[in-house]
Amino acid sequence: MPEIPTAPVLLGGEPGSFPHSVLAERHPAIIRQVREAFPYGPEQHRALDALLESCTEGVIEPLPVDAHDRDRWTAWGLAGYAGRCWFDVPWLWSESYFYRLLLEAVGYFGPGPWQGIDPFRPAKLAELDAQDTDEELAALDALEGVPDAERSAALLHGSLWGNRADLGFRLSAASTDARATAADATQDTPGLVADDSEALWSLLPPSGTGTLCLVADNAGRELVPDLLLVADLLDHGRAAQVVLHVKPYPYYVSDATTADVVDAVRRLTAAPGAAHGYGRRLWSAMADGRLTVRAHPFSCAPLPYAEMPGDLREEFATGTLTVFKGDLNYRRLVGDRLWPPTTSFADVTAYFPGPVAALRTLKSEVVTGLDARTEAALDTAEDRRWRTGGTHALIQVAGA
Ligand SMILES: O=P(O)(O)OC[C@@]1(O)O[C@H](CO)[C@@H](O)[C@@H]1O
Repeated sequence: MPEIPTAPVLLGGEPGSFPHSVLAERHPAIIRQVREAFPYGPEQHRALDALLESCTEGVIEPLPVDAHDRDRWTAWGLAGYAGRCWFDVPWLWSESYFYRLLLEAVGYFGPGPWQGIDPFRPAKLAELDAQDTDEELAALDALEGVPDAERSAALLHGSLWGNRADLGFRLSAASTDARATAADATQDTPGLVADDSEALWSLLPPSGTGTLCLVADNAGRELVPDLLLVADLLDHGRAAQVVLHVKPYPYYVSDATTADVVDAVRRLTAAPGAAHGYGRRLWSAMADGRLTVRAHPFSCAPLPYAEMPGDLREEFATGTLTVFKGDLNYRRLVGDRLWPPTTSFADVTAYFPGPVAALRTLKSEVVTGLDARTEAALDTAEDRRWRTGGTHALIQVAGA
């Protein structure tokens, strides 16, 4: 029997560590940002005050008795973690539960007038409306008439590097340099620390029969290039069907929900030039069922994908390829563990029921599948910053 590799699960308790800074600094900053974004009433302000106190100095509180998803969270571990310090439980779990309680505090789950109001929407919309987005869309005109393989590769890279458009990440990165570019990778270290793009293309041949499951990450300037890639794959027969997995409710600040998909497609259809055509084709693909949106509850679970429920496993099993976008999805795909970076990506994703790929910029310490030379070069040039700075990316494939 093959040996199943393992490594320590990331916790948030070590002062000075990246997970600790997310819990101790990023979460309070997110509460501040949300509070300033809406004219909330006194009840919501009180609930936000209580969450701030709990998540910095207190313990994990249970959900209200009438919460619609109390049983689900109990099954996801709440019974064992309630009453414990936020910093002492798995980092993935405490982060995820923080977002659940933040939505509770602002009345997102209702009942009441604030039900369904996404506390992160102003930030998401600002990004979608930004001039940078206009410029990115205008650049599509230059791809018209370019050979298929070249255009598809450009769109794949657009989707990959679009993963830096993460509004939660930028709250932390603001004091350093949130606008770092791929060129920041030093001459000795590659921007792409692993590149299995050939294997990825081999799983999506232009035969027109495959189903691609794309597990989306951020809305706005990540989702737009994801959708452009989807349109390209459908247009050129590399996928006959695409299932876009989004979050059932707002999460990790900018994670995409169905409402964000609608905003992104409308943004494209309203744009001039080639972007407009991509938007129209996506619209048609949604209308005729070639592109569907899925919002499975497990997409917001505080657990690794190895623990996914049977219905989701069956869905992924029918896909020709499942692509996981982004850092958090990567953490959940490989398990949120401090793997030695040379751990095999194929081994840690062996549980997955079909071919699987990760497209991700590196924004946490979780990484697998590097060769020893690349790891050594990165450590020498950047110490540990390459793991969390968002300036490096990877394309990894298993099960090809
Ligand atoms: O999934 P994404 O949007 O690429 O990144 C999410 C992220 O910003 O959030 C986590 C910390 O909160 C980190 O793992 C990661 O940097």
